[in-house]
Amino acid sequence: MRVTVLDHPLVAHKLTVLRDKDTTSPVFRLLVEELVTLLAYEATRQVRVEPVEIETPVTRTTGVGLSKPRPLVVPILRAGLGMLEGMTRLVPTAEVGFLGMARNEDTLDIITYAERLPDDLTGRQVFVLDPMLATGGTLREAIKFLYRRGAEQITCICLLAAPEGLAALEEELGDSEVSIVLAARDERLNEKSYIVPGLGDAGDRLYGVVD
Ligand SMILES: O=P(O)(O)OC[C@H]1O[C@H](OP(=O)(O)OP(=O)(O)O)[C@H](O)[C@@H]1O
Ligand SMILES: O=c1cc[nH]c(=O)[nH]1
Ligand SMILES: [Mg+2]
Repeated sequence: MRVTVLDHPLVAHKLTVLRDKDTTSPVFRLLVEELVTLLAYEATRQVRVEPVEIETPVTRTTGVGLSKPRPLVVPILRAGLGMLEGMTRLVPTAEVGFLGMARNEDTLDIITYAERLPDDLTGRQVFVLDPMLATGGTLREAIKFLYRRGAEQITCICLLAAPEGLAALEEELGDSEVSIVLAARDERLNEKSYIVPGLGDAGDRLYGVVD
């Protein structure tokens, strides 16, 4: 498992505004999109391309195009949905599949309540979007699910991760092909398994509180 934390002043600045409890939902949504576009630039470094012959106004030359099958982007509902626009802005021809998962806030068990993905992901490059990697339970379930379908290379784009969640994933997926790209590695989890300093409940800040 490879973890990359994007070290860039613009990322740090946007993240600071995102963390602020007084930042409103519309601004929060905009900042998430902008941050994801910056993270996606790093996360797609290994995206598969193939040679393409083109003619410029001056001469013939060989460039590159995205290989087929196209990369598959999988936002984890709800909060990951707020990252989709920022990702597809950078990779507009990517396919998109959906996983709906929620963490039971008392037991921390993960339930998968929705799934809309190709049955066969053999050989596919998959980009998973979820802003928060707390205990790591949600990403662990998502990654196992995608591997069972045949995914070959999985890259997770998250805004924040707790060291505890990264360690748990490392223990379970250590020698796999999974990459994780982050805007920040935070300090710790609190007694409710929220990330500290964090930004609160990402889904609620994007879309409002649900019971
Ligand atoms: O690493 P974990 O301990 O599993 O926690 C992280 C998960 O918690 C949040 O989702 P949540 O369950 O709140 O669902 P939501 O997006 O619908 O708010 C977040 O978006 C992650 O999916
Ligand atoms: O800090 C956290 C932990 C889990 N889910 C969130 O949205 N935020
Ligand atoms: Mg939530």
